[in-house]
Amino acid sequence: MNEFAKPQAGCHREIVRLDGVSYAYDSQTILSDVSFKILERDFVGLIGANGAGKTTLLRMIVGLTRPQQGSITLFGKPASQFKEWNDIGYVPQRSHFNPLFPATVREVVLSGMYGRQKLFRRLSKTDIGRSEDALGAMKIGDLANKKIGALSGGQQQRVFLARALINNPKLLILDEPLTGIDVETQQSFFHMIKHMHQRHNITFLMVSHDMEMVRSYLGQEPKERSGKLSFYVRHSHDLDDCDGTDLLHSLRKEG
Ligand SMILES: Nc1ncnc2c1ncn2[C@@H]1O[C@H](COP(=O)(O)OP(=O)(O)OP(=O)(O)O)[C@@H](O)[C@H]1O
Repeated sequence: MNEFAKPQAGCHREIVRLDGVSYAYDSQTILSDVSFKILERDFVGLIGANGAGKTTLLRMIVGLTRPQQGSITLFGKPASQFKEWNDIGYVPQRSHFNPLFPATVREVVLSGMYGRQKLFRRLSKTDIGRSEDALGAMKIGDLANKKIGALSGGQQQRVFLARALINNPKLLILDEPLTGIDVETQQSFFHMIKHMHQRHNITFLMVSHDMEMVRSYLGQEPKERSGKLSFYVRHSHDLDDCDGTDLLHSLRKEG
């Protein structure tokens, strides 16, 4: 049994481990020998200049790109053997989304469930119930039948977060979630994810350009630097109980 799978191993188990990860596009080296650990309940802010390789690093952690050198371990397993992808929620940069995509909010949220095994399955009542919970938790139930492209940036961001939350992930990865939305919406969004970090057993990895918000929560100095990347970290000790909660149900209950 690996360390992560041991019961009662505490709340500080390694969720992600990067060992000497390198990546180049053609001959341009983007990431060179990056090593870093994310522990359960950490909130990691990943900061770096444009083109520093932040998105490439996130894509490697969610299994969309393979490191050319080095290794990635997820929940104690080599990434190549890792299968529990529903434990990782990923919200890519919104700028990569085509606003003409012809789907409703509910359809976008439900598509978070079409993991590899569910792609061709009919949706069960439970699936529909979970999508309603995700919509309710993000307070976008009233937008369920609207076309995603018709929403504001902040509303779209809530839809993508609901999509990522539908499987009750243990790790949430957000790529610049605050970009392109107005300051007030940014603050309420950041408040919401801080709440999820402090009150629920959920671990975050977030790329952000907003240093003020990152520093206000994660401290003035990065825990580690690697090349052009800086990793700011805050660990949550707020919960005594190590067990995860069903995030959607509890968020909804809290209103
Ligand atoms: N598929 C690709 N083919 C070639 N070069 C790429 C590809 N994807 C990214 N790059 C280049 O690699 C570099 C790192 O890209 P990446 O998107 O990982 O950086 P980033 O830190 O997320 O940047 P940004 O803050 O601009 O989003 C950039 O110079 C980018 O142009």
